[in-house]
Amino acid sequence: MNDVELAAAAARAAADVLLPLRGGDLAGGALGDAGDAAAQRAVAALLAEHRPDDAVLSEEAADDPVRLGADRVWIVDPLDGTKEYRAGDRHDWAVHVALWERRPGPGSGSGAAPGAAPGDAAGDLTAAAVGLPALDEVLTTAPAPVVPPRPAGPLRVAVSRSRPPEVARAVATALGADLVPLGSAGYKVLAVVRSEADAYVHAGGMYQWDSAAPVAVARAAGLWTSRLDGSPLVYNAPDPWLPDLVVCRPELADRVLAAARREA
Ligand SMILES: Nc1ncnc2c1ncn2[C@@H]1O[C@H](COP(=O)(O)O)[C@@H](OP(=O)(O)O)[C@H]1O
Ligand SMILES: [Mg+2]
Repeated sequence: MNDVELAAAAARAAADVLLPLRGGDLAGGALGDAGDAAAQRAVAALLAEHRPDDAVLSEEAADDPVRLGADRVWIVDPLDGTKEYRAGDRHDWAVHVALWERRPGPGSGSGAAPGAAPGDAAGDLTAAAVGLPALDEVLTTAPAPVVPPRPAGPLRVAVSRSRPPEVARAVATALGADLVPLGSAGYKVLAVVRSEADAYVHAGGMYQWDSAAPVAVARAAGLWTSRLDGSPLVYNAPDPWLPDLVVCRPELADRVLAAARREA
């Protein structure tokens, strides 16, 4: 099994525990907690079995600083959109499994490039899968999804349904776009990949695991991905906090970033 196949297998293993749990007796917070824990166990077990030497950064596990010196780090959100998962009848929740790999530095077999701080763009995402269990789909970096053409009508900006940031409204206004409120960062990124939205704009808070796998899939599909100020998204940085994000059709990037800059 190569790395992308393993990521996809882990996303499917999480779906296999999350779907029956959701059809069972638990509800509300207890269902969310049980889903987070069961999906974490499913993903962690496959990674430990097939890649025992790799480091892992997961929303549902303690952050082990060993990852900062590791060459290969899996960045995992076993259940993104826990609120929507708990709701029982929504499909906007996801399983994120991404691999970050250190770039080989000149003259060293495995270390960071000279002068590069750990996590300082010393590597990048190289393989990923995002599962959408409620839709029975797993999207990966290889084969990469093909973004369908945009439907006729106004542009659509995906935004957090529970914490819509002001900047997303400003971008939508500047583009004459409709806002599409959805749960789960992964689902919203894939909404752009699947052409249910043309852009996703987030600010105000998020962690590396909320965006890593979906961003890798979006990049593989040819979409624009960056911070809100246009700078690159850096993964396996020491601080897991990575609070803002833009994913959009590449032809919209200049307009989205200009509108975001005016709002900043
Ligand atoms: N302001 C914020 N601070 C911290 N995390 C945030 C956040 N806004 C969104 N997130 C996280 O990003 C994911 C998507 O959020 P949203 O559905 O609002 O777009 C959720 O992940 P989890 O469901 O894995 O906790 C949520 O916790
Ligand atoms: Mg999340």
